[in-house]
Amino acid sequence: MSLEKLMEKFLEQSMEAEDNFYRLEEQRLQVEDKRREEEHSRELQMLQMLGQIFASIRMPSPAPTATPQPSFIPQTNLTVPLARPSLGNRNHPPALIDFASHSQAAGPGLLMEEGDFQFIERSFSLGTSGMDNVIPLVRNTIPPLTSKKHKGQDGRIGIIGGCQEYTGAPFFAAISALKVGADLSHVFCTKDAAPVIKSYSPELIVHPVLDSPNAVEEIEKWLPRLHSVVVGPGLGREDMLLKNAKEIIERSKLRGIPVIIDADGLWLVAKEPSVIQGYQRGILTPNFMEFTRLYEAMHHEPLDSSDHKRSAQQLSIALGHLTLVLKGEEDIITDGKNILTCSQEGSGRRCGGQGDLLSGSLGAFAHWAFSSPSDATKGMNPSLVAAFGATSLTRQCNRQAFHKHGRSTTTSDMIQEINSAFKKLFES
Ligand SMILES: NC(=O)C1=CN([C@@H]2O[C@H](COP(=O)(O)OP(=O)(O)OC[C@H]3O[C@@H](n4cnc5c(N)ncnc54)[C@H](O)[C@@H]3O)[C@@H](O)[C@H]2O)[C@@H](O)CC1
Ligand SMILES: Nc1ncnc2c1ncn2[C@@H]1O[C@H](COP(=O)(O)OP(=O)(O)OP(=O)(O)O)[C@@H](O)[C@H]1O
Repeated sequence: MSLEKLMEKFLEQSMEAEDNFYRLEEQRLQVEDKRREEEHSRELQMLQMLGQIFASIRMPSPAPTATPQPSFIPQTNLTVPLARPSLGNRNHPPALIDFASHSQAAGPGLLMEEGDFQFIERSFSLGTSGMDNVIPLVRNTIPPLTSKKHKGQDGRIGIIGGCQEYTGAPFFAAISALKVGADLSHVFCTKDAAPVIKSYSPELIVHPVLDSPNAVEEIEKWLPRLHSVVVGPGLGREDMLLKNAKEIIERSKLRGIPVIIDADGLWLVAKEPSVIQGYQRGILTPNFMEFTRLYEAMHHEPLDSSDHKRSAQQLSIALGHLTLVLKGEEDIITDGKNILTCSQEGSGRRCGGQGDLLSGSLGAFAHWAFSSPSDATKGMNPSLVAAFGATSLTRQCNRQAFHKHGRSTTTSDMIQEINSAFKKLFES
């Protein structure tokens, strides 16, 4: 046998061995994830029992009418703060409002029909009892840091973006996912963007494949190992890159992977809404400009900007009850049925890249929310809970960074604040 043939055979065998390794690894991870889910569910049940005992000690004779119920509001212009007081301990689910009967939990890859137009609006800002009632739902989904886990279990996040012009955006998104607590961040970018992104951080895994002729196949190999994908930061608008991004979204949907779409990914959605329409694990994070583009593409009429909540709800419904995060002075989060508003205090500083911190961290929050048992989110759509976690965190980072750096605040300063903002919101 010639040396060439020998080499070919050797390469084939090593590729086969590698594939086998990853197949086995994937099976092992699935078993591990299942075990973790069961453990989480058992813990929750125990806590629930404890909570009931605790509640019965605190409220010995509750009259049926004394239990505050979440209210349905068939209009957009009312704000109902959640009324039930928190017990002040994140591990007491009974202190949370029961959303189960009012919201639709998203299942893996399910398409949702347009529902009725009734929805609940819940408005939250730090310091009010309302925020106290959603933050615990976010907390319930955050995996505890224990020595029992192996690398990768708390999240392997993929970022699809990064091209010649934009290398900062995918870096901000990927590093934010890591800093929030994901174990691995992969960036799939163009060949010329890769060395630049790698040079920013040795912590990121960077694949220079997005503009290669077999980009989709190259990236698809990694999909079984990813828990969520964030499509768009620094993607650019070149047709070939948008086409590859579209195909990656389609293949992620087939696997039920949560897909967060931001920045230039939203340009793609405005051109071809069907790419994500109705996918219940899809979350869009438009700024006002991107929102206007999407709205006008879907409704074929100019946006009436007098009522952002109503417009956001209409757009979500038109997109098949997809979760939308309309960023702005207050962040509006809706799946067309429920509206959450996050007005956590930020600052007046609007430096480029803040949205990337939001979408990257949302990659991790979305994985956690979708892999939590439904009682962790009290039946609330996991996308809403994840989005609330990411928006409150981004705004808190902005606030803390501004406190230190004032008008010189940049996204890198905000990323430095992730740990302490996270602690303050979710671990105190
Ligand atoms: N350091 C980097 O590499 C960064 C790259 N970025 C990337 O840059 C690309 C283009 O993003 P753009 O946001 O510029 O593109 P857009 O086309 O969405 O925005 C166009 C213009 O709209 C303006 N705009 C944004 N919000 C507005 C609002 N609320 N009201 C009125 N005008 C508003 C912006 O200033 C911008 O000039 C994306 O790929 C994005 O990810 C950004 O993420 C910023 C940081
Ligand atoms: N007027 C505002 N007041 C307070 N916070 C805001 C305001 N506008 C946006 N934010 C916050 O800043 C974050 C990023 O929103 P922004 O509108 O800057 O996104 P973006 O334009 O997509 O960002 P990027 O520069 O990364 O593309 C959001 O979490 C949002 O809560």
